[in-house]
Amino acid sequence: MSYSNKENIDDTQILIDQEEVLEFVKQLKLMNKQFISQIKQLIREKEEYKFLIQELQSQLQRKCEQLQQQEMIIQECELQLESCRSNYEEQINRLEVELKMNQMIFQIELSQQKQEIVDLSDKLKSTQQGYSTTVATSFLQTSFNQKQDSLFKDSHTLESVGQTEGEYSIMSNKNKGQQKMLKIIQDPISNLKKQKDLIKREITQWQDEFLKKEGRPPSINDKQSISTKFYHYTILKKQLNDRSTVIQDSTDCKNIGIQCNLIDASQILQLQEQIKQKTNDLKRMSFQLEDLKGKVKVYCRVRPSNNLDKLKDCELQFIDEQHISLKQKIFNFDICFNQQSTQKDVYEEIQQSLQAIFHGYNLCIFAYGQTGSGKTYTMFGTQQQPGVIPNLIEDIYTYIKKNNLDCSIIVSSLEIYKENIIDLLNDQQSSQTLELKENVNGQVFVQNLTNIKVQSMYELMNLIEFASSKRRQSLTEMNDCSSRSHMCTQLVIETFNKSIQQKFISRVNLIDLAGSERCNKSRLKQNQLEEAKYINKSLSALNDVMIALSTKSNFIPYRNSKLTYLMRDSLGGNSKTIMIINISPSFINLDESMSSLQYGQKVKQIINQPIKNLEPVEQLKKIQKVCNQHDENAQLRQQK
Ligand SMILES: Nc1ncnc2c1ncn2[C@@H]1O[C@H](COP(=O)(O)OP(=O)(O)OP(=O)(O)O)[C@@H](O)[C@H]1O
Repeated sequence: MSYSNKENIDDTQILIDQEEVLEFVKQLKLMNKQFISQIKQLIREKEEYKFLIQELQSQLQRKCEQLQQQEMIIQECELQLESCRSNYEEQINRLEVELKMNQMIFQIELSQQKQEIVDLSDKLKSTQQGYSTTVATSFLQTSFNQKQDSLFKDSHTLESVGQTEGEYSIMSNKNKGQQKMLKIIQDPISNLKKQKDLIKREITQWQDEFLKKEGRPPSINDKQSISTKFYHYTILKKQLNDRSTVIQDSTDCKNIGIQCNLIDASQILQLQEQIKQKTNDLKRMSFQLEDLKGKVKVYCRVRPSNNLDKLKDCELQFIDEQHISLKQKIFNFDICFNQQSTQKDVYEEIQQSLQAIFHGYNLCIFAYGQTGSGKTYTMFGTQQQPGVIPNLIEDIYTYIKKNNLDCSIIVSSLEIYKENIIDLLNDQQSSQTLELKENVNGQVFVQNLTNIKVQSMYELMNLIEFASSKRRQSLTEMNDCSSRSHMCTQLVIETFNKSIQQKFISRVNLIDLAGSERCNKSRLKQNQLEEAKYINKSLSALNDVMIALSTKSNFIPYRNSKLTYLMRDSLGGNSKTIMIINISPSFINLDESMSSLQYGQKVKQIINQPIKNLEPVEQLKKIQKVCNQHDENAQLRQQK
């Protein structure tokens, strides 16, 4: 009984085993099928990527060609400008030389003539009155004689007219006419007589004076010499007039030259305007090119001085938009913002990356700099002067509305405080530390981090405000409100493009790093000292990663700190990355400013490989799951 029983049991066991084996084989087949379909999917993706890479390469090629063309145009413009400039200078030089020559000749002649005139006028002075009297007398005499002659002629004509008429009436007419004529003539004659008498008196007076002075009456020679001198004087006066005509001519010439130069100058201005425009085009294109190449963009911002700076400013000099110098060392960045630059100026340079977010590219913006250099101000700003984050959020929503996009946004926020990751959106477990993990796609994520799907811009802004209010901040010697942790806010934006039936997913990381600080300078308290130790350690790990990336080392020490591990995708990874180096202008911070600038220079050499995230990755599915859970929890809490 027991034996048969045993047999039955064994049979049953065998049957169960067979079933299990069959089930197992079935599962294996299923897995195999799944595996094959996954491989097919991967092959398809690979093809798509190949196509994308080709497209990007051809875009790059086109951009390079455009760039070359622009460069050629600029060179041409510069050549034209140069030739215009040299023409203009030549003309100016020639005109100046001519003018100088004319002026010199005129000066010499003028001084000679002046001397002669002085000599003459000396001599003239004594005899001028007598001479003018003589001349006037002879003139009056001549005109008197002329008038008399014409009187006789007229009366003769009248007489002859009377004779040809032969009648009394005509005679009376003749008499009347004669009388009238006589009246007309007699008036000026009497005037002339009066003048002649006056002149005669003057001549007598002059002769008396001459007699008194010279002791003899004036001879004919004296009169002649005066008239010769007067003649010379008239010639000199004429020459003087001629000279002023020459001067007038050369002034006209100069004016014409100046007009020509003005035309040239306007041409130069036009060309300069063109060059400016072309340079801007070139700048924009090189930006796009750098973007395509995946270069990390590095902006440098110097904050204005404040009363904590104590000492005078260090000698930071803005050479141009892209170059800044300190202690005679020149640093090159994508853009340099000076003390007068506004939040808007900074954001305008970041706005260019907005579109990429909706095409599946990851974006990382992070602020770096010593304590009190303006990182938090740049990233968050104030109510009146909003920084990068609020501006970007506003723009994201405007873009969605304008383009009528189907988007969903999920937000999470954390701080790394003393090498612990703390969820800033979970008020219940604020002190619980979280772990970093890698998903199947090799992406780093924070396990159990609160992810909230937001419904509006205001909700998102409020959540970020809430998160930053939870971040650890305290008063130090260097900053009234110093951040004691690194804060990372992540937006996962899922965009569904209806026209091409394609889904894009982007992760936007907005990081405000804690500032490096010298413990003795900041006069830190015990706890702050410990905080500073952790901050400096993680920043030094970040520095090591930068060095390894910029020297293209085979090993990049991402895992040396939580910060570098979290930022792995943004540094040398598949993200578009913008780094803002914040600098304090104070002389007291000169060494830190120098090391920040050197740091930024290293980051500028890093090249990422930004790629489009086309399909929802596993991480997103997980995030969505957690989101749903969060929503359910929230609903439950509300119901309670
Ligand atoms: N561009 C700017 N214009 C006006 N004020 C600024 C600017 N940058 C910074 N400030 C001011 O300087 C002070 C320090 O700035 P902030 O707190 O942003 O520095 P931080 O680099 O974040 O410092 P920490 O690393 O200690 O947190 C603040 O009072 C801030 O308002």
